[in-house]
Amino acid sequence: MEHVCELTGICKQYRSRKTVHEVLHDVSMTLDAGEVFGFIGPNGAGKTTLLRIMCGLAHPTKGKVKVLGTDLTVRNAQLPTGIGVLVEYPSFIPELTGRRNLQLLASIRGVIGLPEVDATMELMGLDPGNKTPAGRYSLGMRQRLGLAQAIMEKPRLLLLDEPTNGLDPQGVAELRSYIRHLADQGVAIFLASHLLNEVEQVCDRVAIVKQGHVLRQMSKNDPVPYRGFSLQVSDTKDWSLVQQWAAQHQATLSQKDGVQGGMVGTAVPVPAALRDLVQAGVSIESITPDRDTLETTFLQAIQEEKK
Ligand SMILES: Nc1ncnc2c1ncn2[C@@H]1O[C@H](COP(=O)(O)OP(=O)(O)OP(=O)(O)O)[C@@H](O)[C@H]1O
Repeated sequence: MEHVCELTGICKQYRSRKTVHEVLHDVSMTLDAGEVFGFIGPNGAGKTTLLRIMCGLAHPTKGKVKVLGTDLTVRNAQLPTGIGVLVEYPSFIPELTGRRNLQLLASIRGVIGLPEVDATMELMGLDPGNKTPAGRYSLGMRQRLGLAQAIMEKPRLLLLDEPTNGLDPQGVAELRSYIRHLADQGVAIFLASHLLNEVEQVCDRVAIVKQGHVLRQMSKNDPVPYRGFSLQVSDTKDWSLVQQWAAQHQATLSQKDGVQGGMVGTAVPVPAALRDLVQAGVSIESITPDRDTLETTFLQAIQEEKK
């Protein structure tokens, strides 16, 4: 099956008279229908630049960009239809209402009319009857309008740059579930963000990027290494029972200051350890498997890069 998007060996340089600034270095990735791909990295990592390349707003210095069957790097390539884009700070004609702005944009391609515009605005939590000019919208409302613009023509490929910018917690949660809903309907979604939490919760695959280099690519289906668990017990008597268990199972303990608990380094899975400890009479307050989160992997990748 053909990928919705395929990037091969993308390099992007900006040249001034004296210097060459390499913003993206040898970036390769694929994106399939129904997949949410997170491109995550600190400020200035090159996320927006890659997103702009994927929708033909910028051209790579080297490499190949194939989007919805079209090679955007060949001369005079026509951008295929079916791409929705939310840029980082969407701007609109300030004197016109949100609805009128969307209506004008929709008239460019003519594939949808006012009913679809209104329905998309409502979906994004905006009132199509609101007469406020877009220039007076709050940051969050402008972001919702930007999202409505990106999805109103039902794209097959959706490119989102920092989509939760300015959204309140409810808006963030709604957007997250809407992104998953679109992916379930077969839309391929590229999400550029510096918010680890946002990416971790919604993405199927993630690339960590720093200064234009992809440091690591991960999938949520990758096996997660197990190192043990963090444990909190009720009192010192319980903790000495845990120490006995640890000695019998070659487990390592690192106790947290001021708490009856800490990290238990062991290969014994949580259910088996829990059974043993309860049988030994340990009163357990909480037990949590110690697994890598996107945050720990991200920080690790950035640290390794520094060495
Ligand atoms: N038109 C341009 N000319 C010169 N340099 C540019 C241009 N556009 C971007 N850059 C540089 O490319 C680098 C990457 O920028 P980019 O906006 O892609 O990063 P980003 O990861 O999206 O950052 P942020 O999270 O802050 O939005 C930055 O150092 C930026 O200054």
